[in-house]
Amino acid sequence: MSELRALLPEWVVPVCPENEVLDGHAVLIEGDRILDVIAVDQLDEAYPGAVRQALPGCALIPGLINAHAHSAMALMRGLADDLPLMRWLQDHIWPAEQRWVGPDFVRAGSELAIAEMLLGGTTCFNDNYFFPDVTAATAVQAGMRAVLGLPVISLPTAWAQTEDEYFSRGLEVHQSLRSEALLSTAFAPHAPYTVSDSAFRRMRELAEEMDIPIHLHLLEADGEIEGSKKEHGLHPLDRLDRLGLLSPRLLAVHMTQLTPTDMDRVARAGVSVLHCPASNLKLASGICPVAELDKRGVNIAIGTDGAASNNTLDMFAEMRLAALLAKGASGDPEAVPAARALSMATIHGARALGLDGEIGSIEKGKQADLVAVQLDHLQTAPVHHVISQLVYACSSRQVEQVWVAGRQVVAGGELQHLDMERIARQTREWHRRLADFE
Ligand SMILES: CSC[C@H]1O[C@@H](n2cnc3c(O)ncnc32)[C@H](O)[C@@H]1O
Ligand SMILES: [Zn+2]
Repeated sequence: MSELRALLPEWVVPVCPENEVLDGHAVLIEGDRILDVIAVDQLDEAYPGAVRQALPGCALIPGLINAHAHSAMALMRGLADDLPLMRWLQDHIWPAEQRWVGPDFVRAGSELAIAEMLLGGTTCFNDNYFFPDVTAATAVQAGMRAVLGLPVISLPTAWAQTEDEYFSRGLEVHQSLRSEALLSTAFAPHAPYTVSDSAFRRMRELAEEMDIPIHLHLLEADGEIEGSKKEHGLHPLDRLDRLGLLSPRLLAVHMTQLTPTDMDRVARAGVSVLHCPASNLKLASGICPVAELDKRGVNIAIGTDGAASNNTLDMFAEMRLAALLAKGASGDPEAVPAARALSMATIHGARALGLDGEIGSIEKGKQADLVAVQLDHLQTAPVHHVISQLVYACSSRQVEQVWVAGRQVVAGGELQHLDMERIARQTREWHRRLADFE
């Protein structure tokens, strides 16, 4: 039988309900699940045998969910900055990927990214990159939860040469990961401008059969609509609609080019929007109208995008930016309050991934994906309002302890299952290779 543990933080922030903060409560973990959340004064009577772990000064929050990542691109952090999307991709990123991307690159990049994400309180990421089997193995080693994208793009790469090969390799990865408790898959078509109608049709059918999401860069920057009208005679949303892709299965990343009619349509279709504010600002792609989508009831989750366009994988920074940008863009200081930003980085991410029955909030029966954040810190003092400090003032460096499925993966700010020195060494080696190439 697994040990019963009681975590005793200063505050519990369950996220569901959205604004709740519990003082003097314990979170009980048995095996991989949350057994109970109870007042500390009832602990002795209700669970006399529980092993207690005090977390003084800490807020216990659900693990953060990075809803859009390209983890292996951590090795390309700072490789090509201050460029617009298409020049960034075509003149820098794709040539570097053609030259370097293979299993070794993806292993080293995924290790670096997973280390950064776990240390920053992210317990689950929705990835979108080549060699997802390699990223999956790294996630398993680190004890992290992940949704692995099965990439589809009309470019030959070291992962696959043809559309058929993208599908066959993706299906193999999906099969091979079925027994992994912390992993699942999604189709990851790159973007409407790099995926054919036939590939979209095929993945729609397969995604339904396999019951997995479709994770797509969509309406990221302004050339995309004109390009689609020229090539397909249709706005990208009309094209995707005809192909049967506008549904709750669709996870649309970016969405900076929306009219009010488009927003109504996205809301009606039940599409989730994966908002990446730092990447959108850095590439000057545009701004996702989060406040207006939120009013329409669209499920909005938050992602960092890859470190090549962000340039960090820090979900605390991303939450803060999502809250601030929504206010600046809408002219409404009430848009995306702190608690909403935290929901977007947790339960909304879980909902987008179809995992909201399991993760995204601190509730009885859910997986114990938990983060203890130290708020007794200069940067977050005084704690007038816990959620406000978490979103507007906190840094990822205040993350002290992290559990995924009840297993501690960060303790006292140190990774438990990855060797940071080895990761630093191999990152330096990759830096030398990439620098020579540029
Ligand atoms: C098959 S998906 C991986 C593919 O996507 C590229 N990529 C990374 N970030 C973005 C972005 O924000 N917009 C479009 N494409 C992006 C990455 O370099 C891979 O080639
Ligand atoms: Zn992306």
